[in-house]
This record gives sequence, C-alpha cells and structure tokens, in this order.
Amino acid sequence: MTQESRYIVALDQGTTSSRSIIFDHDAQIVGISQREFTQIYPRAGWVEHDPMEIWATQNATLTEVLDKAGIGVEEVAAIGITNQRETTVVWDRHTGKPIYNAIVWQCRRTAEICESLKKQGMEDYVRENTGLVLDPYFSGTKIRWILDNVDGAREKAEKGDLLFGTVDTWLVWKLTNGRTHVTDYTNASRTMLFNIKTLEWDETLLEALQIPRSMLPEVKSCSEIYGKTTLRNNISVPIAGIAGDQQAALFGQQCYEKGMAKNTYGTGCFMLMNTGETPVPSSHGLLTTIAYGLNGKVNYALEGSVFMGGASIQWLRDEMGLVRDSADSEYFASKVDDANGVYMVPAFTGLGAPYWDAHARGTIVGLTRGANRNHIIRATLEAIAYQSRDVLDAMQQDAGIELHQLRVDGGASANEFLMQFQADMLGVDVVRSGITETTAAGAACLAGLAVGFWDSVDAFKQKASDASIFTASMPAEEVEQRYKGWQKALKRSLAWNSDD
Ligand SMILES: Nc1ncnc2c1ncn2[C@@H]1O[C@H](COP(=O)(O)OP(=O)(O)O)[C@@H](O)[C@H]1O
Ligand SMILES: O=P(O)(O)OC[C@H](O)CO
Repeated sequence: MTQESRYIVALDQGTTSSRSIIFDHDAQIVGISQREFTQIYPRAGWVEHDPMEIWATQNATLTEVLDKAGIGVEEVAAIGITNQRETTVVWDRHTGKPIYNAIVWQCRRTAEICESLKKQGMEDYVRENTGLVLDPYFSGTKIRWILDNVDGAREKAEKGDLLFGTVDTWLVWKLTNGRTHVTDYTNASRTMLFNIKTLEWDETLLEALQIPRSMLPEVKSCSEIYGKTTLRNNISVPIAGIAGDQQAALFGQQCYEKGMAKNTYGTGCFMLMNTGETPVPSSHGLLTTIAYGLNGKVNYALEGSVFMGGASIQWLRDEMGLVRDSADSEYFASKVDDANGVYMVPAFTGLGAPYWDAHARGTIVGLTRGANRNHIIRATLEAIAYQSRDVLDAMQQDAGIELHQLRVDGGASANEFLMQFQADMLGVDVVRSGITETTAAGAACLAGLAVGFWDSVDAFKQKASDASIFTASMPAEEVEQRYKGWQKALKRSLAWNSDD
C-alpha cells in the first residue's frame, strides 16, 4: 500500500449484474458503476451466463467507476471480490477460454445426476461432509454435466488441461492473466466437493462425480493477498478479499457473533446465521456452510436459501406486465387490505430451503371472482415473506436460538410493505441496514483488513447505526391463520414436474 492509497474497490459480480463500488477510509461509498448482462435460458429450467460477458462487464465497471469518481489506480489500496455463488465455469488452462457457458446456480439441469447419486446412497455423506443437500443448486453436479456433455471435455480434464472455478475464481484468473487459480472457503463450501470439517476437497465426492482433482482451485482464507492485477499505467493492485455474496453480506451486516442473522432480498432470499466456530448440522432442511475464514480460523453459518425473492417481482413486471417497475409493487399491494385469500407460490425453479424439491413449480391458488391484479401483486410480495418465515422457523429450531432481530438488505428490502409484513410474519424486529451496499461493504472490509487499510471492522459500525426498524404489529392469531394458508398453498406446488 502506497502513501496515496485512499480507497478499496469491491467487485460485486451478481446474478443479474456486475458492479464495482469504491469505498473510502471512512467506509463511505464514493463511486458505483453497474452493468447488466445476458441471462441465457436454453431450455425450461436451464440458466446460463457467458463467462466472457461476466468478465467483460465486471472489468468495464472497474475502469468506469475509477473514471467516474476521478480516482487514479495508484490510489487503490486493494480489490475485494464478492460473487454469485455456485455458478460454474470450466475453461482450458492453456487458452484461457471457457469450454461451455457458465451454468448458473438457478439451473435445474442436473436433477437427474442428483437422483442417481441419491440412489447410490450419497445423500447422508453429502450432508455430513459438505453441510449441503444433494440438489442441482451446487457446483459439483454442474461440473459433472459439462464433463459428460461437452465434446472432448472429459479427456482434456483427465489430462489436466481444464480448470474449474466459481465466479470468484474465474475473475481472479482473468485479473491476474491466468497466473492465479484460487478460491476462498465460502465459495468452496458451495461446490458440494469441499469437506467443511477437514477444510479440504473431498476425495469421495470427487470420485463419485468423476471430477479430476487437478481441475480444482487452491482454497484460501477470505482476507489475504491472492495475487495482483495490473491496471492502467502498469500499476499493480493486490486482490486481497474474497467471499461469496451472501457470506459477504453477513460480514457487511456485522454479524460477527454467534446467533446473529441477516436476510438478503435480491434475486433470491438468503438468510444466514453465524453459528460460531463449530458447524451446526441441520435437521430442518437448512444448509451448514462456511461464514468466513479469517486469521487462521473458520466460522460457520446456517443458511436458508430461497430461490425466488425479488425475481418473482421481476416476473410480475416482465412476464405478466402487472407492474412497470419492481418498486410499484408496494403501491399496488398497499391498495388492498389483504390478498383476498390468494396465495402465490413462486416455485419457478423448484423450491430450495427448507423443502428442496427440484420438481416443484409455481402456482397461484385461492382465486375467486373478486380476485384482482392488486391481490396477485400482494400475494407475490407476501410469498417472499412466507418463504423467509419457513426458513427462520427451521433456523431457530436447528440453532436452538430464539432470534429477536433480523438484519436485512438487498434490492427488495427497499419495499416498506414487504418489510412490515415480514416483521409481522416473523414476530421479530426487522432491521434494515443503514449501509446500502452490505455485500460490497463485506468484500471491501475483507480486502482492507488484509492490506492494513483498516485495522478492524470499526469503520463500518457508525454507518450501521442509521438503520430502519420494522416491528411486528399484527395480532398473533391473524398471523397464524394467514401462515396456515401459505403452508396449504405450498403443498399444491410440490413435485408438480415429476412423473410420479
Ligand atoms: N421496491 C422493490 N420492491 C420489490 N422488489 C424489488 C424492489 N426493488 C428491487 N426489487 C427486486 O430486487 C431484485 C434486485 O435486487 P438486488 O439486490 O440488486 O439483486 P441481485 O444482487 O440478486 O441481482 C430484483 O429482483 C427486483 O425485482
Ligand atoms: O447474485 P445474487 O445476489 O442473486 O446471489 C446469488 C447467490 O449467491 C446464489 O447462491
């Protein structure tokens, strides 16, 4: 770090856009640049991204944000990376070219591979050693699919010519010109190939999925110098922080202590609770995952991953044409007193936690002649809150901790109706962070700590105190009656797409 290093840049590579955000020493945001990229849906239930477009948009936002803020490369102390997790890229180590599109976390194409692993009796092994459920969500079966379906891929992989990475790994590889093939504990813990107890790649799973170990990156902590990227004027900047986006948000929300939890309302909804230095197994359909690896230690989390959050509002906007803008959903939902008995289950890509049903599909039930557009919009927002209630109930039981406060963030947390309804359904205070970019803040903080830009996380504390608090006010009986209706609706969506 040079004398003039006054900023940290966080690269936030999300499901729908790539962003670069500059933080100053007071943890204030001084620049943001964002670019959306193409979502590719080759078949029903399949989702892909072009890895070169991910890289191009991410790289462009990095240059743009510095230009817009008038900040020189020499003023950047370090770069932190946070990313959509599980999304799988496989590329040729010699040419640096991907051999297939990135298979996105939402993609369901490997449901059959999962079924076959279940038949081989791998389900318990996966849960006990990776903390995950055997679901197409995670990277392992996506790598297997690429090796089985791309011409010549398996042969190349066995010769050691192919590399695998989640998006963090791909970006570090590109940023360092192919010199560095690494990931961090949080991203590794989402591959279904990483043993979260031994903190090593798991040979049994590699064998079961027939994935050569030579494809895998080296696993590092979340805060250290992994390599350097050369930017304008031949100036090198260290890449010094990596965390999957949901773990970065947990860190950015300052959930450093056991029992603290956050929920992020983005494309999906991801609730994570820090459970301290020992992994807590789930018996209620949650994931055990790594929260962060820092200073030679690893902290674990319980996670409830809900696949459709804000994306269901995008569906109202783009496919149904019921709103012009996601934010308008608040206005229409507030025009009616309730959803008039309508429930919407947004199982468009199956259901994640706590149900894990890859064959569930979306449904709207309870329609009567009086049901109108406002009720459907309201029911869609309510579904986001109901899904998070399912997850929180499971989490409190697994952790044996009663939560009094849930920290929230993400695009859809701007919706006041949703946040109030969420507080009502959970019966806990919902605290919306005063830090608008918690995910990026987490990544910036991890990078800043590694290069001594910050000595501790205190720089972020004051900003967090500007929070908005939503307190439960709906009578308990009404809450339970509405929630019962949700549980009934949800049952109607299960196994819809399966032959049995
Ligand atoms: N006011 C709002 N009400 C409801 N949903 C919203 C609102 N604003 C944004 N969203 C939803 O939030 C999501 C975007 O949030 P963001 O945190 O940027 O997501 P991601 O990081 O997953 O791309 C979109 O799916 C959008 O529909
Ligand atoms: O990119 P986001 O914010 O939708 O997050 C995606 C998650 O990391 C998927 O596990």
